[in-house]
Amino acid sequence: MSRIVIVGGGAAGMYAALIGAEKGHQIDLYEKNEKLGKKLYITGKGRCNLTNACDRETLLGSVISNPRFMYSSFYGHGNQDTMALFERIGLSIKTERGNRVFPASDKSSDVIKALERELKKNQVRIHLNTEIREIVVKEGRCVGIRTAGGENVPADACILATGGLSYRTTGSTGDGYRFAKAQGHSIVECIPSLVSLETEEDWPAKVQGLSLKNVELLVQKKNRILYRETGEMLFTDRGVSGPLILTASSVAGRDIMQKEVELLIDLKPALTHKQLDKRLIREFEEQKNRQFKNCLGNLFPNKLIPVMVEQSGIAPEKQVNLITKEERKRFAEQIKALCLHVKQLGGFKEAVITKGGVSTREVDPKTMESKLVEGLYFAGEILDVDAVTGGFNLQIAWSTAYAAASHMKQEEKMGYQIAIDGPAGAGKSTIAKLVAEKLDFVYVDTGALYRGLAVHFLKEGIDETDETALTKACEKARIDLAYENGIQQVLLNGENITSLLREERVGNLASRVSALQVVREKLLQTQREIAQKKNVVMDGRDIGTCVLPEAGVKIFLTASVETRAKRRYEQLTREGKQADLKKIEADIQERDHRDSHREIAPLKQAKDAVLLDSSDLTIPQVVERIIREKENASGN
Ligand SMILES: Nc1ncnc2c1ncn2[C@@H]1O[C@H](COP(=O)(O)OP(=O)(O)OP(=O)(O)O)[C@@H](O)[C@H]1O
Ligand SMILES: Nc1ccn([C@@H]2O[C@H](COP(=O)(O)O)[C@@H](O)[C@H]2O)c(=O)n1
Repeated sequence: MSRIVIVGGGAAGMYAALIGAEKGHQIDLYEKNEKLGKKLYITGKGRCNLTNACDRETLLGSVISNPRFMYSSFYGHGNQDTMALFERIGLSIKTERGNRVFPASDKSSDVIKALERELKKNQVRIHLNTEIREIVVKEGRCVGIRTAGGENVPADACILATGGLSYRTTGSTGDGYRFAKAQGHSIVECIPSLVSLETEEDWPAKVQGLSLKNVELLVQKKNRILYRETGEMLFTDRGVSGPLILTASSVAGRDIMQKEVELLIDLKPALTHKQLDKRLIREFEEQKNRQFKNCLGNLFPNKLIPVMVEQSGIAPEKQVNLITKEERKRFAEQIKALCLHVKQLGGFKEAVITKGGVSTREVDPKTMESKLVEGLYFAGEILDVDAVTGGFNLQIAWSTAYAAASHMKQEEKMGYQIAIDGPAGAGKSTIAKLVAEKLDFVYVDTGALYRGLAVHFLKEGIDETDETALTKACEKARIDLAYENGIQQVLLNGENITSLLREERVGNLASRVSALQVVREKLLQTQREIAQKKNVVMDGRDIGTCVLPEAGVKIFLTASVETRAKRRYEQLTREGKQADLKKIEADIQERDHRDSHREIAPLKQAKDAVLLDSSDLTIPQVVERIIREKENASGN
């Protein structure tokens, strides 16, 4: 386990924190705002366009600055992985027009809530209202951070996820650039992107609010075409905006900064020049006795007519049959290429994203680690990577955050993890023990940890309905696992309590208290730490879904209730204990219901788990199947 500090509690920071914590690291997340995800909250007009459900090619094709840099991280954790992750953490999502993915509720707050819930569950320590002053580096290695309050926080690694410069009010003030620059990183000049354009001409103000659909926009600089696309645009008080313009600002942003960029709007892209001329002849013929300004209703929206008349140079009151061929031809030209000159990009205040940032040349694209400072990582908008609208910029944040947080794993040697979950009496411990023996792995019975805590509560005489007493008791309990001759032992505050674990009252209490957050939080880290460095076969209820979501093999082992009850009955009679088949069956049903209906980490099959129904399989057959799964997963 490493201690990782993450600076910035936006999309990339929260995602990196979650991934890092799930990998078993201790995470401290620092945010200078009073809450997490302020920018995420307002994205997509408050709906949060999470990602885009497109194919890989399109995903890469959507990146405007440094697409090659994104290759590895998109492959390592792409849009499908992000969608799966959000669903795994309980966020329902939906896909809309253009493959845009949103939370099903249309509320960005639900995305933030889901992430926050998961951070809490994974024991990420969140420090709000805490500004970071600098990154502390010793001998070329990041060793921590220093807060504005002067506190030194030591760390094995630091992920900078401080965002860009857009929407400053949400906290994006460019602190991260300063930190990176202080460590020798080059910062590519930051400019607003996905932003409206201000024009030299002031006539757009007259048609402010008018939206044009199905027009073709051509952006050019000294006859060099920078962007050409058909779609929708909008006039504003200072120029133009809307989907086409936002994309143009992204594609041609740097050229716009250097001026001399012009926009040519084709108002009738479906018609060739010849067809348009014919159409004008027809319109003018049908309305030959009207004034020019009154004969354009079939061609343009009403609001645009005065502008088109003014721009044409034809007198508004001129009778249509007096318009010359030359004038008509020029007017057709104007319709096919209504011209505007770009003065400048709109400001950071309204820009969706920042173009520019930490130069990708100095960052490892596989891991997001700085090539200049060991242990310093970057994620999200701070990097000089940006994309068009449609959920792609958030995907950059998720993918780079994943790359940064999951790389930490490689710093330490991780063990191989086999997760076996399933309902009571499915044979998990029997099977897991044998699989571990065959593979020479360590067997970890996580149910024993819950039972161990139950023993503690019983010893202390804790009322299980008294939350304060339970919390205090949890703080007092230290549960450790030890192994004697390869057999798992449970130590409660140093005392070996293994012999007490199988008592009925212990099992029943464990089953009830395991639904409580305080209990699950207490044991989560213990379980992850055990699985950190050793090869393990771990059994329980939430191993594949929550404790070890990255396990190499996940099995959901089950059997019919009757079979499980019968097996348990036979086991107890074999051991010379009193047993009542009906009572065992009822008990199993009750536990199944409790385990699978609790709110936190309920018993359920992980999406990527293999379902094994052992009702008609012998123990060796089940073991064999799992060994085969392991071999297939490891490619041997
Ligand atoms: N495939 C099988 N065929 C026959 N018996 C089996 C099979 N799998 C397990 N058993 C027997 O079922 C009984 C219950 O198994 P075990 O205690 O391993 O289940 P478990 O899932 O770990 O239960 P719990 O979660 O309640 O601790 C044991 O007696 C075991 O030998
Ligand atoms: N990962 C786990 C493991 C167990 N539990 C709960 O603990 C009870 C005892 O577990 P056994 O496997 O030893 O029977 C069990 O009834 C579960 O409710 C859990 O929640 N998560």
